[in-house]
Amino acid sequence: MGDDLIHARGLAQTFHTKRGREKVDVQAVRGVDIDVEEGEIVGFLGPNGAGKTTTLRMLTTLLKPTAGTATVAGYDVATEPIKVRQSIGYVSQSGSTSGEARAGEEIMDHGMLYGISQKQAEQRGRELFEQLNLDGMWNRKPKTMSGGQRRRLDIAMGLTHDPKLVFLDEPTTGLDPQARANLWTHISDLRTHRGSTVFLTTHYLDEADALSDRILIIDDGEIVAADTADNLKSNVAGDLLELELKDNARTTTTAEKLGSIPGATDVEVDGVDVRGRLRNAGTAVPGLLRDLDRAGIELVSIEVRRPTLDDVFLNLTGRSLREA
Ligand SMILES: Nc1ncnc2c1ncn2[C@@H]1O[C@H](COP(=O)(O)OP(=O)(O)OP(=O)(O)O)[C@@H](O)[C@H]1O
Repeated sequence: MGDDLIHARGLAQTFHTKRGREKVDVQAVRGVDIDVEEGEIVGFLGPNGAGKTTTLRMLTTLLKPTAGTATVAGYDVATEPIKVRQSIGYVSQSGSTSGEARAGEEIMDHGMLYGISQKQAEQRGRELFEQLNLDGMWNRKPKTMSGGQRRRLDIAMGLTHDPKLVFLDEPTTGLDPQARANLWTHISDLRTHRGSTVFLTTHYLDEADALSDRILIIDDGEIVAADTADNLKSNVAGDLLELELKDNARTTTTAEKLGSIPGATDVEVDGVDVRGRLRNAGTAVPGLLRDLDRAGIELVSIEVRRPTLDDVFLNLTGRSLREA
Protein backbone atom coordinates (compact mmCIF):
# COMPACT_ATOMS: atom_id res chain seq x y z
CA MET A 1 0.00 0.00 0.00
CA GLY A 2 1.53 3.28 -1.13
CA ASP A 3 0.32 5.25 1.89
CA ASP A 4 1.52 2.83 4.52
CA LEU A 5 4.09 4.39 6.80
CA ILE A 6 5.29 0.92 7.72
CA HIS A 7 5.12 -1.91 5.26
CA ALA A 8 7.05 -5.04 6.22
CA ARG A 9 6.96 -8.47 4.62
CA GLY A 10 8.59 -11.59 6.00
CA LEU A 11 10.83 -9.53 8.26
CA ALA A 12 13.10 -11.83 10.23
CA GLN A 13 16.05 -11.83 12.59
CA THR A 14 18.15 -14.80 13.56
CA PHE A 15 20.89 -14.23 16.13
CA HIS A 16 23.91 -16.52 16.10
CA THR A 17 24.94 -16.86 19.66
CA LYS A 18 26.51 -19.24 22.15
CA ARG A 19 24.94 -21.12 25.01
CA GLY A 20 27.90 -22.27 27.05
CA ARG A 21 30.22 -23.80 24.44
CA GLU A 22 27.43 -24.70 22.07
CA LYS A 23 26.61 -22.47 19.09
CA VAL A 24 22.90 -21.79 18.81
CA ASP A 25 20.65 -19.85 16.46
CA VAL A 26 17.98 -17.76 18.15
CA GLN A 27 15.09 -16.97 15.82
CA ALA A 28 14.02 -13.79 17.54
CA VAL A 29 11.64 -12.69 14.75
CA ARG A 30 10.31 -15.29 12.33
CA GLY A 31 9.08 -13.45 9.25
CA VAL A 32 6.50 -10.88 10.26
CA ASP A 33 4.19 -8.76 8.07
CA ILE A 34 3.35 -5.31 9.41
CA ASP A 35 1.25 -2.52 7.91
CA VAL A 36 0.75 0.81 9.61
CA GLU A 37 -1.19 3.64 8.01
CA GLU A 38 -0.67 7.35 8.48
CA GLY A 39 -2.32 8.71 11.63
CA GLU A 40 -2.71 5.35 13.37
CA ILE A 41 -1.61 4.47 16.88
CA VAL A 42 -0.55 0.85 16.72
CA GLY A 43 0.29 -1.17 19.82
CA PHE A 44 2.81 -3.98 19.47
CA LEU A 45 1.99 -6.31 22.33
CA GLY A 46 3.74 -9.44 23.50
CA PRO A 47 5.38 -11.14 26.49
CA ASN A 48 9.02 -10.63 27.44
CA GLY A 49 11.36 -11.98 24.81
CA ALA A 50 8.66 -12.24 22.13
CA GLY A 51 10.67 -10.16 19.66
CA LYS A 52 9.22 -6.65 20.07
CA THR A 53 12.46 -4.74 20.55
CA THR A 54 14.21 -6.73 17.83
CA THR A 55 11.43 -5.87 15.36
CA LEU A 56 11.59 -2.23 16.39
CA ARG A 57 15.35 -2.16 15.92
CA MET A 58 14.95 -3.52 12.40
CA LEU A 59 12.25 -0.98 11.51
CA THR A 60 14.39 1.87 12.84
CA THR A 61 17.48 0.63 10.90
CA LEU A 62 19.49 -0.11 14.05
CA LEU A 63 19.64 -3.78 13.11
CA LYS A 64 19.79 -5.27 9.62
CA PRO A 65 17.08 -7.86 8.94
CA THR A 66 18.41 -11.34 8.21
CA ALA A 67 15.47 -11.92 5.86
CA GLY A 68 12.46 -10.07 4.47
CA THR A 69 11.85 -6.47 3.48
CA ALA A 70 10.48 -3.33 5.06
CA THR A 71 9.78 0.21 4.00
CA VAL A 72 9.34 2.87 6.65
CA ALA A 73 8.01 6.31 5.68
CA GLY A 74 8.37 5.13 2.09
CA TYR A 75 12.08 4.23 2.33
CA ASP A 76 13.72 0.84 2.34
CA VAL A 77 15.30 0.06 5.73
CA ALA A 78 18.11 -1.94 4.13
CA THR A 79 19.09 0.38 1.26
CA GLU A 80 17.95 3.83 2.47
CA PRO A 81 18.59 3.78 6.20
CA ILE A 82 19.55 7.46 6.41
CA LYS A 83 16.31 8.58 4.78
CA VAL A 84 14.39 6.31 7.17
CA ARG A 85 16.18 7.80 10.18
CA GLN A 86 15.47 11.36 9.05
CA SER A 87 11.76 10.57 8.78
CA ILE A 88 11.21 8.90 12.14
CA GLY A 89 11.48 9.52 15.85
CA TYR A 90 12.68 6.74 18.13
CA VAL A 91 12.28 6.72 21.89
CA SER A 92 14.14 3.75 23.29
CA GLN A 93 13.43 1.96 26.57
CA SER A 94 16.37 3.60 28.25
CA GLY A 95 15.62 7.08 26.90
CA SER A 96 18.14 9.37 25.32
CA THR A 97 18.53 12.29 27.69
CA SER A 98 21.91 12.49 29.37
CA GLY A 99 20.82 13.94 32.69
CA GLU A 100 23.60 16.55 32.86
CA ALA A 101 22.70 19.05 30.15
CA ARG A 102 19.62 21.24 30.49
CA ALA A 103 16.43 19.86 28.97
CA GLY A 104 15.98 22.68 26.45
CA GLU A 105 19.60 22.42 25.27
CA GLU A 106 19.22 18.73 24.66
CA ILE A 107 16.10 19.33 22.63
CA MET A 108 17.81 22.00 20.52
CA ASP A 109 20.94 19.89 19.95
CA HIS A 110 18.75 17.02 18.88
CA GLY A 111 16.81 19.19 16.42
CA MET A 112 20.00 20.64 14.93
CA LEU A 113 21.40 17.13 14.54
CA TYR A 114 18.46 16.57 12.23
CA GLY A 115 19.29 19.66 10.20
CA ILE A 116 16.73 22.14 11.50
CA SER A 117 17.78 25.65 12.52
CA GLN A 118 18.38 26.57 16.14
CA LYS A 119 15.45 28.96 16.07
CA GLN A 120 13.11 26.36 14.63
CA ALA A 121 14.34 23.73 17.09
CA GLU A 122 13.63 26.06 19.99
CA GLN A 123 10.18 26.93 18.66
CA ARG A 124 9.21 23.29 18.18
CA GLY A 125 10.77 22.31 21.48
CA ARG A 126 8.84 24.91 23.45
CA GLU A 127 5.63 23.93 21.71
CA LEU A 128 6.23 20.27 22.61
CA PHE A 129 7.01 21.19 26.23
CA GLU A 130 3.65 22.88 26.40
CA GLN A 131 1.84 19.95 24.80
CA LEU A 132 3.58 17.42 27.03
CA ASN A 133 2.99 19.38 30.21
CA LEU A 134 6.65 20.22 30.73
CA ASP A 135 6.10 23.95 31.24
CA GLY A 136 8.88 25.49 33.29
CA MET A 137 11.23 22.54 32.68
CA TRP A 138 13.22 24.10 29.83
CA ASN A 139 16.21 24.96 32.01
CA ARG A 140 15.99 21.93 34.30
CA LYS A 141 18.46 19.08 34.22
CA PRO A 142 16.74 15.77 33.36
CA LYS A 143 18.32 14.09 36.40
CA THR A 144 16.26 16.35 38.65
CA MET A 145 12.98 15.41 36.97
CA SER A 146 10.48 12.73 37.97
CA GLY A 147 10.30 9.48 36.00
CA GLY A 148 7.16 10.61 34.20
CA GLN A 149 8.62 14.00 33.32
CA ARG A 150 11.77 12.39 31.96
CA ARG A 151 9.76 10.01 29.80
CA ARG A 152 7.81 12.97 28.42
CA LEU A 153 11.10 14.75 27.74
CA ASP A 154 12.32 11.66 25.84
CA ILE A 155 9.15 11.79 23.77
CA ALA A 156 9.55 15.55 23.13
CA MET A 157 13.06 14.81 21.90
CA GLY A 158 11.81 12.07 19.59
CA LEU A 159 9.37 14.57 18.08
CA THR A 160 11.54 17.70 17.79
CA HIS A 161 12.36 17.18 14.12
CA ASP A 162 8.65 16.66 13.39
CA PRO A 163 8.90 13.06 12.18
CA LYS A 164 6.08 11.43 10.24
CA LEU A 165 6.23 8.45 12.52
CA VAL A 166 7.41 7.91 16.06
CA PHE A 167 8.47 4.61 17.64
CA LEU A 168 8.06 4.27 21.38
CA ASP A 169 9.68 1.26 23.03
CA GLU A 170 7.77 0.43 26.22
CA PRO A 171 7.04 4.08 26.96
CA THR A 172 5.59 3.63 30.45
CA THR A 173 7.76 0.88 31.91
CA GLY A 174 8.89 1.89 35.38
CA LEU A 175 6.24 4.59 35.86
CA ASP A 176 3.64 4.54 38.62
CA PRO A 177 -0.02 4.02 37.58
CA GLN A 178 -0.86 7.72 37.66
CA ALA A 179 2.13 8.75 35.55
CA ARG A 180 1.30 5.95 33.11
CA ALA A 181 -2.29 7.09 32.65
CA ASN A 182 -1.04 10.66 32.26
CA LEU A 183 1.41 9.63 29.54
CA TRP A 184 -1.34 7.75 27.70
CA THR A 185 -3.33 10.97 27.51
CA HIS A 186 -0.31 12.79 26.12
CA ILE A 187 0.35 10.13 23.50
CA SER A 188 -3.28 10.24 22.28
CA ASP A 189 -3.14 14.05 22.25
CA LEU A 190 -0.08 13.97 20.00
CA ARG A 191 -2.12 12.23 17.39
CA THR A 192 -5.04 14.63 17.85
CA HIS A 193 -2.93 17.79 17.75
CA ARG A 194 -0.04 16.87 15.48
CA GLY A 195 -1.44 13.98 13.45
CA SER A 196 1.49 11.84 14.65
CA THR A 197 1.59 8.19 13.69
CA VAL A 198 2.72 6.13 16.66
CA PHE A 199 4.09 2.59 16.82
CA LEU A 200 4.60 1.52 20.40
CA THR A 201 5.68 -1.69 22.06
CA THR A 202 4.28 -2.75 25.37
CA HIS A 203 3.75 -5.80 27.51
CA TYR A 204 0.92 -4.11 29.38
CA LEU A 205 -2.52 -5.27 28.25
CA ASP A 206 -4.29 -2.20 29.59
CA GLU A 207 -1.84 0.08 27.81
CA ALA A 208 -2.38 -1.57 24.43
CA ASP A 209 -6.12 -1.49 25.06
CA ALA A 210 -6.30 2.14 26.14
CA LEU A 211 -4.05 3.62 23.48
CA SER A 212 -4.12 1.67 20.27
CA ASP A 213 -6.36 1.95 17.25
CA ARG A 214 -4.97 -1.39 16.25
CA ILE A 215 -3.06 -4.06 18.12
CA LEU A 216 -0.48 -6.47 16.80
CA ILE A 217 0.21 -9.40 19.09
CA ILE A 218 3.60 -11.07 18.80
CA ASP A 219 4.48 -14.34 20.46
CA ASP A 220 7.73 -16.23 20.04
CA GLY A 221 8.75 -14.18 17.02
CA GLU A 222 5.44 -14.52 15.17
CA ILE A 223 2.49 -12.18 14.81
CA VAL A 224 -0.51 -14.14 16.04
CA ALA A 225 -3.17 -11.41 15.70
CA ALA A 226 -3.61 -7.98 14.15
CA ASP A 227 -6.85 -6.07 14.60
CA THR A 228 -8.67 -3.50 16.71
CA ALA A 229 -9.00 -4.40 20.39
CA ASP A 230 -12.79 -4.65 19.98
CA ASN A 231 -12.58 -7.04 17.04
CA LEU A 232 -9.95 -9.17 18.73
CA LYS A 233 -12.14 -9.49 21.80
CA SER A 234 -15.41 -10.20 20.03
CA ASN A 235 -13.85 -12.65 17.55
CA VAL A 236 -11.96 -14.82 19.94
CA ALA A 237 -13.33 -14.77 23.39
CA GLY A 238 -17.03 -14.01 23.97
CA ASP A 239 -18.43 -12.60 27.21
CA LEU A 240 -17.83 -14.52 30.39
CA LEU A 241 -20.93 -15.23 32.45
CA GLU A 242 -20.68 -16.35 36.07
CA LEU A 243 -23.72 -17.42 38.07
CA GLU A 244 -23.53 -18.07 41.79
CA LEU A 245 -26.29 -20.40 42.96
CA LYS A 246 -27.93 -20.63 46.36
CA ASP A 247 -28.03 -24.40 46.23
CA ASN A 248 -25.31 -26.50 44.61
CA ALA A 249 -27.80 -29.33 43.96
CA ARG A 250 -29.05 -27.28 41.02
CA THR A 251 -25.70 -26.56 39.34
CA THR A 252 -25.98 -29.38 36.79
CA THR A 253 -29.41 -28.23 35.58
CA THR A 254 -28.16 -24.64 35.41
CA ALA A 255 -25.10 -25.69 33.44
CA GLU A 256 -27.35 -27.59 31.00
CA LYS A 257 -29.57 -24.56 30.49
CA LEU A 258 -26.56 -22.32 29.97
CA GLY A 259 -24.99 -24.83 27.59
CA SER A 260 -28.16 -25.01 25.48
CA ILE A 261 -27.95 -21.30 24.55
CA PRO A 262 -26.74 -21.09 20.93
CA GLY A 263 -23.05 -20.16 20.83
CA ALA A 264 -22.40 -20.98 24.52
CA THR A 265 -18.96 -22.51 25.17
CA ASP A 266 -16.63 -23.46 28.03
CA VAL A 267 -19.48 -24.19 30.44
CA GLU A 268 -18.17 -25.43 33.79
CA VAL A 269 -19.32 -25.98 37.35
CA ASP A 270 -17.14 -24.93 40.27
CA GLY A 271 -18.78 -25.40 43.70
CA VAL A 272 -21.90 -23.22 43.68
CA ASP A 273 -20.66 -21.32 40.61
CA VAL A 274 -21.61 -22.01 37.02
CA ARG A 275 -19.54 -20.32 34.33
CA GLY A 276 -19.59 -20.16 30.59
CA ARG A 277 -18.81 -18.00 27.59
CA LEU A 278 -21.50 -16.42 25.47
CA ARG A 279 -21.12 -14.63 22.14
CA ASN A 280 -23.47 -11.92 23.23
CA ALA A 281 -24.40 -12.10 26.91
CA GLY A 282 -26.41 -8.87 26.80
CA THR A 283 -29.19 -10.42 24.70
CA ALA A 284 -28.98 -14.01 25.97
CA VAL A 285 -28.97 -13.44 29.74
CA PRO A 286 -32.54 -12.12 30.24
CA GLY A 287 -34.01 -15.29 28.68
CA LEU A 288 -31.73 -17.50 30.76
CA LEU A 289 -32.75 -15.74 33.97
CA ARG A 290 -36.46 -16.22 33.21
CA ASP A 291 -35.79 -19.88 32.46
CA LEU A 292 -33.92 -20.39 35.76
CA ASP A 293 -36.67 -18.59 37.65
CA ARG A 294 -39.34 -20.86 36.15
CA ALA A 295 -37.29 -23.88 37.22
CA GLY A 296 -37.15 -22.50 40.76
CA ILE A 297 -33.36 -22.07 40.69
CA GLU A 298 -32.28 -19.25 42.97
CA LEU A 299 -29.25 -17.10 42.25
CA VAL A 300 -27.07 -15.31 44.79
CA SER A 301 -25.22 -13.24 42.20
CA ILE A 302 -24.64 -12.87 38.52
CA GLU A 303 -21.62 -11.37 36.81
CA VAL A 304 -21.00 -10.64 33.15
CA ARG A 305 -17.45 -9.78 32.19
CA ARG A 306 -16.43 -8.42 28.83
CA PRO A 307 -13.42 -10.30 27.46
CA THR A 308 -10.02 -8.74 28.03
CA LEU A 309 -6.97 -8.80 25.80
CA ASP A 310 -5.61 -11.44 28.15
CA ASP A 311 -8.52 -13.70 27.14
CA VAL A 312 -7.57 -13.02 23.53
CA PHE A 313 -3.95 -13.93 24.16
CA LEU A 314 -4.98 -17.04 26.09
CA ASN A 315 -7.20 -18.17 23.24
CA LEU A 316 -4.46 -17.66 20.69
CA THR A 317 -1.52 -19.16 22.55
CA GLY A 318 -2.96 -21.27 25.35
CA ARG A 319 -1.03 -19.16 27.87
CA SER A 320 -1.92 -16.09 29.88
CA LEU A 321 0.04 -12.99 28.99
CA ARG A 322 0.09 -12.12 32.68
CA GLU A 323 2.02 -15.28 33.45
CA ALA A 324 4.04 -15.46 30.23
N1 LIG B 1 21.79 -9.55 20.45
C1 LIG B 1 21.17 -10.70 20.72
N2 LIG B 1 21.79 -11.88 20.66
C2 LIG B 1 21.16 -13.04 20.91
N3 LIG B 1 19.83 -13.13 21.23
C3 LIG B 1 19.15 -11.99 21.30
C4 LIG B 1 19.76 -10.71 21.06
N4 LIG B 1 18.81 -9.76 21.21
C5 LIG B 1 17.67 -10.40 21.54
N5 LIG B 1 17.87 -11.74 21.58
C6 LIG B 1 16.85 -12.77 21.87
O1 LIG B 1 15.80 -12.61 20.94
C7 LIG B 1 14.53 -12.82 21.55
C8 LIG B 1 13.65 -11.59 21.38
O2 LIG B 1 14.14 -10.52 22.17
P1 LIG B 1 13.49 -9.06 22.19
O3 LIG B 1 14.35 -8.21 23.05
O4 LIG B 1 13.23 -8.63 20.81
O5 LIG B 1 12.11 -9.34 22.93
P2 LIG B 1 11.06 -8.31 23.53
O6 LIG B 1 9.74 -8.78 23.08
O7 LIG B 1 11.46 -6.92 23.16
O8 LIG B 1 11.19 -8.51 25.08
P3 LIG B 1 11.12 -7.44 26.30
O9 LIG B 1 9.67 -7.15 26.50
O10 LIG B 1 11.71 -8.21 27.42
O11 LIG B 1 11.93 -6.25 25.89
C9 LIG B 1 14.81 -13.19 22.98
O12 LIG B 1 14.84 -14.58 23.08
C10 LIG B 1 16.19 -12.60 23.22
O13 LIG B 1 16.87 -13.32 24.21
